[in-house]
Amino acid sequence: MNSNSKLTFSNPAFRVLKKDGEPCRRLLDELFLLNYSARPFADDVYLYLPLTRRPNGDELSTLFSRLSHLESFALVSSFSQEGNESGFENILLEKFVVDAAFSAQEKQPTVFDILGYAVAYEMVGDIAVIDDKSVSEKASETVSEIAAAILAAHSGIRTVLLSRGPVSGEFRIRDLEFIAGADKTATVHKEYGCIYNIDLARAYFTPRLSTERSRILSQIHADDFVIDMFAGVGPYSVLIAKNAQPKTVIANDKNEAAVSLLVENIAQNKVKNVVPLNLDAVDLAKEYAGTGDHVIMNLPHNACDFLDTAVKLTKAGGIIHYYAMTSDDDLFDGEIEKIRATAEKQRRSIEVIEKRTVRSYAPHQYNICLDVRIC
Ligand SMILES: C[S@@+](CC[C@H](N)C(=O)[O-])C[C@H]1O[C@@H](n2cnc3c(N)ncnc32)[C@H](O)[C@@H]1O
Repeated sequence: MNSNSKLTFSNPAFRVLKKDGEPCRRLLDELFLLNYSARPFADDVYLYLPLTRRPNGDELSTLFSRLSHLESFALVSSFSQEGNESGFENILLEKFVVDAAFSAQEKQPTVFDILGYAVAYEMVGDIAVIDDKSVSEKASETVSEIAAAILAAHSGIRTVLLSRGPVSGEFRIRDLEFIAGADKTATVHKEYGCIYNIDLARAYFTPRLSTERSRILSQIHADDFVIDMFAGVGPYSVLIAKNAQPKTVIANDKNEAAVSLLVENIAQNKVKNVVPLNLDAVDLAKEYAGTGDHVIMNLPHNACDFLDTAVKLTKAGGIIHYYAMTSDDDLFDGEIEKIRATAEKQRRSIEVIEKRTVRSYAPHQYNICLDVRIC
């Protein structure tokens, strides 16, 4: 590269510490802000993710709220370079100008800024769901004050609900109480370029598994036959069908309401290779035994009850993605033994490909995933 040459980006870039690159990349992708025609680049400390355009107010507030735990991030408005020490042939960097408007004027207060303490809540589409544990710990503040802070901090949120306890029952649904804003439980949620109709009162959904869904997606090859035994409204199935060119995705759930949302989500994401089914998962083996290249078992509290069916569904060399809740005194081994014992009863063997802690669930309790090949 000619060291006198100069390249100026008219669009901004998002700057984060290198170690925080992946969650930022995913969020920018989810907001349709990532510029895939320009290459990300890095210096010794930071990663710079090129954007297609400057984020709007709602997007800025989403970035601030979802990334508030990071040590550092900024919108970089322009850059240039002398020389090519960074190794990016098409990019010349001279200096980085951090957009002051982003960091100073456009920063909306966070819920923490308003209340002075952290509150656990998740955002699904335009609904925020407060975790009731964080409310009981803060007796001095009322739930409606917390809701008002959430509405003030997130201009995209229209409804605040309180979740009374964790998801429960066969269909893993939350007991929800309306707190503020528009009284509704249905919303539209975007994740990795897919759009999902969600009804939190009728079917399970959490955005907290988005990274996990993308990890599974990365393992699916073209023409794979995928069986999503506990598909819910379809966040694994639709994502895979849209991005991996599988032969077929069998998307099954016993909850009729989940399947009717799944059918809507298949249609609105224009995926043609998903077969929605409303069966008890144990019945899947009647038709699909020995077909699965990938069998997804996202029913962490009792996936072990369905292992016999899952092994039957998996073709020789296929992979079961097995989710479970375990404690830190035995994160993986006990569950691996259950899978091994079930496989051996069917004269099959296993090879553990990956052991992974997906997220912390409660003190000393973890949601784990095992990717296990069934030979
Ligand atoms: C933890 S949720 C996961 C849903 C979805 N995979 C997701 O990530 O959003 C588990 C799902 O399994 C469904 N389910 C529970 N028991 C089932 C069974 N016996 N057969 C089929 N689906 C079942 C529930 O209705 C629920 O939607």
